[in-house]
Amino acid sequence: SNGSNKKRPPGPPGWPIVGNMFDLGTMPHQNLYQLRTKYGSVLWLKLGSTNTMVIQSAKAAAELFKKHDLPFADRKVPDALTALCYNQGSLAFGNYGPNWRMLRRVCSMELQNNKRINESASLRQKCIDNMIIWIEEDSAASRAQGGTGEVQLLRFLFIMAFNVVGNLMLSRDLLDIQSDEGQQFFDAMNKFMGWAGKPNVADFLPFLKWLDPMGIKRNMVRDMGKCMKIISGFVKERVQEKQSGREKMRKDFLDVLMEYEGDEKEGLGKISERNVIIIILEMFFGGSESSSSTIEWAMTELLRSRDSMKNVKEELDRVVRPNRKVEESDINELPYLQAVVKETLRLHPAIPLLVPRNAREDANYMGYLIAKNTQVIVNAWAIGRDPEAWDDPLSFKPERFLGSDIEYKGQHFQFIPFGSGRRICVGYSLAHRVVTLGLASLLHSFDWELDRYVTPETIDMKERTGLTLRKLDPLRAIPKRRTV
Ligand code: HEM
Repeated sequence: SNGSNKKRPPGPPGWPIVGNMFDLGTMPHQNLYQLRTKYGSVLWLKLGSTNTMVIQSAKAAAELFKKHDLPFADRKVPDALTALCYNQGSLAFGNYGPNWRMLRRVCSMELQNNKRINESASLRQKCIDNMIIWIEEDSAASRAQGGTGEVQLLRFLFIMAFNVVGNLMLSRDLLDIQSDEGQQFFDAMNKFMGWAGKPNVADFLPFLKWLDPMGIKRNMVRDMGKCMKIISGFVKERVQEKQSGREKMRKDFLDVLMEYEGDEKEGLGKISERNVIIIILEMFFGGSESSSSTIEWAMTELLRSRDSMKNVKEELDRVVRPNRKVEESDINELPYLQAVVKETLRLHPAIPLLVPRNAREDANYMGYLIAKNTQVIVNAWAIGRDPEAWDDPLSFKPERFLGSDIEYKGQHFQFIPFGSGRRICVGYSLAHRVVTLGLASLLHSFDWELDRYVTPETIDMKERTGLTLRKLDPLRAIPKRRTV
């Protein structure tokens, strides 16, 4: 209908009405990767009535992020996230414009400024120390009941990552205090994330939106509403604290958002209370599952690869020594550990298709005419396995990053687990610290063994999609204390 049919990228033929929806299947990143062989690295799909371009090579990604970042800087918003007008206050799902730029600047100051992040190092350390204690207690409880001492790691990783965000945003350990409120928030957040990650027919066939055929938006309204109500309670408490003149030692993210005075140049005033709540909610949403599932994949890969496990532990023993805990200031001295994290993110990017973008205007991309309102998906999972960019791409080999300058800061297009360009993950510096220190602490505190029925060769590696790409079968392993 927009007259650009002749110059579209190639793609498989679609069915009437549903188009190529079934080509995505249950593992869209994998199925799209398969289509690369036949159609090349820039693919055209019609998902229901949504025109979609899929980018699947480092070269095509470089072209997108270097030359066309701005025309593709809007987001395609899933119907579930229009509940309670969430997208209008959101950084991740807001369209490019003055409000997004303002939010991005405020969030970057908090999450990407080294000095500001360094100030909160002790909070992260506390959350990680607690995680180590809980793992030890859980394992001891299992042994006391005649079990092997095996623990399900993801549970502890998720609570740790959730508490890191809670401390940075609100100066609270939401899940340590015996508070009912903390548990309620955690439960509602989990449901919120579940709805956000569920494929929704209404996103492909917008004429069905009013019907909400899968009930996702209705459920989202309920669970997002609960989360917002609880955060609103925290905001009201903070207003009272400020009125009573009780000043805290360290200003947290909530203080920064509430005290923001506006931006005259952009014609923007203070951030409304509602939008403060949305941003806080978004940080839990963006920061918890992504970081925890990355550590779970890293542990899984290390348990499969005896050599990598040996190398990473030797490095920790040499640099940190067994008589003290790993600290954030050690990270720069641990190149092998950092290479393990990179190799994990190459093979298991937590958000494999990034967050879909939307064309703000017609664009000429690599000779194709891409019309305004086309959805743009970047398959970071496929790019991490691009045989033109990586030797032996399917093998876990942290060594490939030693002595290489490849980083995940959006400049090396063969490796973009955090995306690239204007919309690159605003939390990547924080994630780098949480994932690296979290993993280092697990490895330095314990030797990890598999249950006797599982061997490194038989660990299940199947994936599960949702908000993030997780292990289908959560990793279970037995921790044996090795250092303080
Ligand atoms: C291993 C951990 C993480 C991974 C793999 C990850 C990945 C991503 C990816 C792929 C995007 C989309 C980038 C794009 O569209 O080009 C993104 C966006 C975002 N992430 Fe992360 N992320 C992680 C941790 C975090 C943390 C810790 C936070 C905050 C506490 C966070 C907050 C956000 C936000 C707010 C956005 C939206 C940015 C925007 O649209 O301007 N993420 N992340």
